[in-house]
Amino acid sequence: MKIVVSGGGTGGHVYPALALIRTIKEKHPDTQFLYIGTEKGLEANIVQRENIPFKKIHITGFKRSLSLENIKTIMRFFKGVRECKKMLKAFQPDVVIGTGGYVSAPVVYAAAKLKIPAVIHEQNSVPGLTNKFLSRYVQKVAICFESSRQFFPGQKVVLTGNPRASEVIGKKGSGRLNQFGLKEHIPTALIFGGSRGARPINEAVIKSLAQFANKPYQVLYITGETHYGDVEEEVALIGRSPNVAIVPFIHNMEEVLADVAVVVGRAGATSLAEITALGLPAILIPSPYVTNNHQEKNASVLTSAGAAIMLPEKELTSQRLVAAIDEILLDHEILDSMSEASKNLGMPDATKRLYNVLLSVVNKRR
Ligand SMILES: CC(=O)N[C@H]1[C@@H](OP(=O)(O)OP(=O)(O)OC[C@H]2O[C@@H](n3ccc(=O)[nH]c3=O)[C@H](O)[C@@H]2O)O[C@H](CO)[C@@H](O)[C@@H]1O
Repeated sequence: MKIVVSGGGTGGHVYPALALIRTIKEKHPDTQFLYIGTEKGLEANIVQRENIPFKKIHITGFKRSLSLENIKTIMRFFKGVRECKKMLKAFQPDVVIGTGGYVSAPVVYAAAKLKIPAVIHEQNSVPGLTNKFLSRYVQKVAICFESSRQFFPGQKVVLTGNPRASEVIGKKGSGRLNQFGLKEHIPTALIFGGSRGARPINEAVIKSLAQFANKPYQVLYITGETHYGDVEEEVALIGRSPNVAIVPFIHNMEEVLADVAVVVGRAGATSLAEITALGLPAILIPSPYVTNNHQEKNASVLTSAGAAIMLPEKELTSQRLVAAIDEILLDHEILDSMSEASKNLGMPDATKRLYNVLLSVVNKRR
């Protein structure tokens, strides 16, 4: 099979695509892939590290307010469609899959115009603009939350879950905490603000450092690549805690996650798929800056099942943050019940389900 994959901007759209590619490559090594992304999105770095053929297009996203920039965006979209048509004609894929982010729009749209079967994967409980638009043109829409079914043409929707769920399981005890100078046998709280980091979370964590120093747990804190320099400057002034490791980004998250006890972070859908696949309890601080407040809706699926505690950003203080971690890590009953609730939401067979969707649209065409 030849598969074109496109998804980008943030890790939440790139990692599911990558997980799908890695698994298919492992099971069917003769499958050929082409990844289409942008130069500015996280995909350019992440995908090219994996030696997956990568082609760039130049496209920007819509501004939600009235803006002249949107006219340029529409022009770039049609230019992008023309570029994608050329790439697709040259590569001759059997199927195209878009995992969201605006870059996938011209790719999937071009596939539809060339009558190449196409599938989109929606990670969130409420879909973004790109996938809503593309759902008209594709054969199947793969979703991760039942609640997003209502936004798409019913007969096209298949509940698959997120391929990252399949990728993170089975790696327990991989000993990856040593790489950060942390100990393997001490419970670890992993704190991060999504794939790009989040300033309000960073501010609260920096103020919590002294409080963490006396805890019977340790902290692995990811600042986000672009925030790392600022955080390090502040930490240099206030002093470090020996049980807190601070890093800009982690490239082997699928291994690291298996060894942590609780996750604190935003409520990006791909992170939630990983957390629930592993049955981890979580403290979620949904980003209030995303379309339709979709992270809060993602988070509420976990909180209403008893798998997570929600900490709204406007209530976030270092005291609340530390108290929430204490509540989970210092009480075994709470830890166990949240872990079980989390595990019940996990969909570890997601990759298999999504691959079957791809096969079904390819076979239908043949
Ligand atoms: C601001 C924004 O638009 N956020 C969206 C974006 O979030 P974002 O890109 O933050 O996505 P998620 O939190 O869902 O996923 C982050 C991914 O990056 C990985 N990771 C993170 C940090 C790190 O150091 N290393 C690493 O590998 C995580 O393990 C995960 O696989 O996509 C999500 C999925 O569509 C959406 O739900 C979010 O609302």
